[in-house]
Parts: sequence; structure tokens; C-alpha cells
Amino acid sequence: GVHVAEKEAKRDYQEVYNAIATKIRDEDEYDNYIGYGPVLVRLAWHSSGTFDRNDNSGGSFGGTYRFKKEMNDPSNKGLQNAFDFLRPIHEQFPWISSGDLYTLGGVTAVQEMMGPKIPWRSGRVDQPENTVPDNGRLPDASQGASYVRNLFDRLGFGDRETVALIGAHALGKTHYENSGYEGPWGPSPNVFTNDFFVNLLNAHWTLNTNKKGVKQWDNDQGHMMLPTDMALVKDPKYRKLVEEYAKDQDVFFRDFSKAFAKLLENNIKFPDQNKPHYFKTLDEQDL
Ligand code: HEM
Ligand SMILES: N=C(N)c1ccsc1
Repeated sequence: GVHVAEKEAKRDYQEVYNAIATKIRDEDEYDNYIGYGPVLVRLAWHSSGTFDRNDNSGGSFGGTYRFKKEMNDPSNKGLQNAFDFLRPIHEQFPWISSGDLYTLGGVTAVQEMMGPKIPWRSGRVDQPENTVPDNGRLPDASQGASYVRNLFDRLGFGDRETVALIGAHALGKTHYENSGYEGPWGPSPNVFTNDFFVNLLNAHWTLNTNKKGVKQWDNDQGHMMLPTDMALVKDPKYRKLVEEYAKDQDVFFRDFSKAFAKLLENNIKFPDQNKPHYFKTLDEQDL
């Protein structure tokens, strides 16, 4: 059922943001100098993407990613890097819940990679191991448009929100050892842009079977797209949205911010007094 967030504690969440942001800035060598931003965004997404609106189960509230059943979900392979990154932050701020920390990590990463401001509310409360949702709720990358539409409908999202959210694939890369896909970087793996959409439309894509026997799309610049990425230009309704976001990064930023905030808050009711935080970036604080 829907969870009710606890009333906001008298805590300095900007301080937690700054600790995460400083660590992202300092530890820049991770994953061939992509840094921890993208994998932190993926942890926030995967810890929220277990939501199912049909029975109000899953979602970020209980911080259940910390339990091995969810951590070992094959869909979550590679996210241990984000979990290990956040461990010292959790030790420094033991009062923050796991669910708040995993989602705040993604918000901090998006903003520090020059993405849009993401409003964020506190109040998630750790839940016990017996509340871990079943594996298999996160999307399979080998599928087409109707699969993507159904999966994001289960998460409570329409076409516009779905296409905006998948725009996060401008960040980071795919790794053979995690998903069986190998993605040399997109043009800006640690800067949040609308490149994913521009790339989808403008590059010449070839469907290959990679060294792991997995089908993926490659272009001559050494970028890759998943089958579910390519579905966004094959489906006429999705394609209209890809074209809109490729043309206007501000519209993409606006829609991504709303959809990402909604994703991180699915299945949670927040007390009115828990106002959304709009965190300042390190640059905005001259830190
Ligand atoms: C149809 C939906 C989606 C599918 C099938 C999908 C699948 C994948 C796969 C297979 C990878 C590569 C993982 C690896 O090998 O390390 C990946 C990476 C990534 N995904 Fe998605 N994803 C989807 C939606 C999203 C959404 C909604 C977000 C965030 C809002 C997101 C953010 C990311 C990020 C940031 C990475 C890079 C991680 C890294 O560099 O370590 N994805 N995704
Ligand atoms: N399409 C991409 N470049 C991608 C997919 C998952 S992470 C990056």
C-alpha cells in the first residue's frame, strides 16, 4: 500500500547534498573518468522503478535495495558501485534513511552534471527485509515500443514522461559485465544534455550482435543504443517526442525534472509540511 512519509526532521539536507557532490567531484577517475554521476542516477531510478501502481507495491520508500535479494537482482548488476560510494556518506549522516539517501544521490548527480534542478522531499523510512519486492520488475533492454509503453504505464507514466526519463541515457555507458551490452560512451557521458535524442535521430545506426551474443545498435562514432532506446524512434508517438527534445533542451530539462521527481516519489504520500528542497549546486555556493 501507499506509504506515508515521516514529518521532515530538523536536518540540513544541503549538507548531505554537498558531501555527495564533493565526493563525485573528487573521485573523478571511476569508470575511465566518467565518474560516479551516472551510476548514482541509475541507483535512484532502480530503487524507485520497482513500483507497481496496480497494487501500490515497490518504490523508493523502504530503501530495500540494501537487502541482498534486491541488490542481487540481475537488473541491478553494477549498482554495488553506487552503494559502496554512498556507504561513507551514510556513516557521516547516520540519521538519513536509505531510501532518502539513494534518491538524494540521484538528484545530486543530475544537478552536478549540469542537469535541471530536481525538487526532492525527505521522509522515506527503512522497511524490513520481508518487504523487498520481487526481482524482475525493472525493464528488459531487448524489447520494443509496446513493452516499454506497458512497463512505464505500470510505473504510472505516459509517453511524454517515458521518453523524457529515458533521456538519462545520455549519461554513462553500458558494460558487458553488467548487462551484456557494451556501450562506448555517448558524446557527453558525464554531462546532462539532450544528446541522447540528437544522437538517436542524426547518427547512422547498425544492428550488430556483440561479443556476448546480444543485439545492440552501433554507430560509426563508437556510440551505442539499446533496442529499447531505438524503439523510441521506431514508434511514431515516441518519435514525435524524441524530435521535440532533440530540438529543445529546455523542454527536455523541464519534463525530465518533473518525471524524475515523480519517479523518486512513487507510492509515497508526503505531509504538506515536507516542502520540496531545491538544492544549490557546489558552483552556486562557490564551493
Ligand atoms: C526502457 C527502460 C530502460 C532500460 C531497458 C534501461 C536499460 C539500461 C541498461 C541495460 C544499462 C546498462 C547497464 C550496464 O551495463 O552497466 C543502462 C544504463 C543506465 N541507465 Fe537505463 N534503462 C532504462 C531506463 C532508464 C531510466 C528511466 C533512467 C533514469 C532516469 C536510466 C538511467 C541509466 C543510466 C544513468 C545508465 C548508465 C549507468 C552507468 O554508466 O553505470 N535508464 N540502462
Ligand atoms: N544508449 C546509450 N548510450 C546508453 C544506454 C544506457 S547507458 C547509455
